[in-house]
Amino acid sequence: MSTTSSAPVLKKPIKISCIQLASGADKDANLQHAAAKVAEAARSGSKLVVLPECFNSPYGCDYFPQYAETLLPSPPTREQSPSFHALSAMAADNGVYLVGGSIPELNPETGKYYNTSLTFGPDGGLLGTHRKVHLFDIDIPGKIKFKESDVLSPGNKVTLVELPEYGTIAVAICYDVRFPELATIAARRGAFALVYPGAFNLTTGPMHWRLLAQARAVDNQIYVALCSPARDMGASYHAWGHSLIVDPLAKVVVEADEHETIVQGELVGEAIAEARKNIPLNSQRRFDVYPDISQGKISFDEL
Ligand SMILES: O=C(O)CCC(=O)C(=O)O
Repeated sequence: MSTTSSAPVLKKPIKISCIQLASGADKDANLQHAAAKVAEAARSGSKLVVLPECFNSPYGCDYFPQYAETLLPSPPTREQSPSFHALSAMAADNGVYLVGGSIPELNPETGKYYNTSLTFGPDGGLLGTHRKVHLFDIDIPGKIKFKESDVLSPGNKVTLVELPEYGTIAVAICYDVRFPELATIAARRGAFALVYPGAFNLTTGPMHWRLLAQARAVDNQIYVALCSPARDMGASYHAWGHSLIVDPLAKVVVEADEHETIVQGELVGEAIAEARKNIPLNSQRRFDVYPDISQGKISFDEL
C-alpha cells in the first residue's frame, strides 16, 4: 500500500483564466492582443492566466521555422525572442502567473525546433520551460494527418512549476494530455493542477478533448485546464476551441464554445482534499503489484 501526505497541495484558492485567443499571421498584432486579454483576465481577479498553444502564430509544420524564436542562452535578447519579453511584461504588468501558451523555438546550436511553453511569475521572472514531450504524429485516413516530428524535436522532461504562495502546477502541451503517465507523475509529485495549452482539431476535438481532461482529472484527483485558440475557419488548421476547466471529481466547471472568450474558475484546495478523502486512491495504490512511476528521474535535458 502507498502512503499519503496530509499537506494541502493548494495552499489558498486561486482564480484561473484560460484565454481562448483569436490570433492570426501577424505576430506583433497577436502579442498585443494577448497582452490586452491577459490584462482583462487579471482585472477580473485571476492570478493564474493561460494562453493557448502557438498563441502568436498559425499552427502547423509549415509555420514553425518561420515563427521560431531563440530562447537560449536564457534570458534571450528582445531580437532573439520578442515573445519571451512580451510574456514577461504581461505577467509583471498584471501581477499574475502566466502560462504563456507555446511558441515555436529554435535552438541555434543544434538547429532543432521545439514547441515550447514559458511560464512567468508576477515579477516577470521565468519560472519554467516545457518543450512538448509527445509530438503530434497521427493519421486518421480521410480525416486528419499531422506529423509534427517532420519539423520538431521532443522535449525530455515533466515540467513542474512552483507558484510560491499557492503550490505547484504541471505544464504540458496538447498531445501530451494523451499520456497519463506524465500527468500522474506530476500529480504524485504534488501538483494541484495540470495545465495544457492545446489546439485539438475538428476530428479529435469532439472525440477526445473533454474526455481527456476529465480522464486526467479523475485519475489524479486534481484540477485540469485546457486552453485552445479560438477557431478560425480561414486558417489552414481549424482549432476545436472549447477551452475548459475540470475539477478534481472530473466535473466540467466551465467550457467555451469555439469563439474567442476567457473561461475562468476558482481552484480550491479543499476540493482536492475532499475528493482524495472520499475516494482514497492515494492510500490504496498497490506498488507491490505495479511500480510507482513517479519515483526516479523525470528530467533528461533541463532548459
Ligand atoms: O491529440 C490530438 O488529437 C490533437 C493534438 C494536437 O493538436 C497537438 O498536439 O497540437
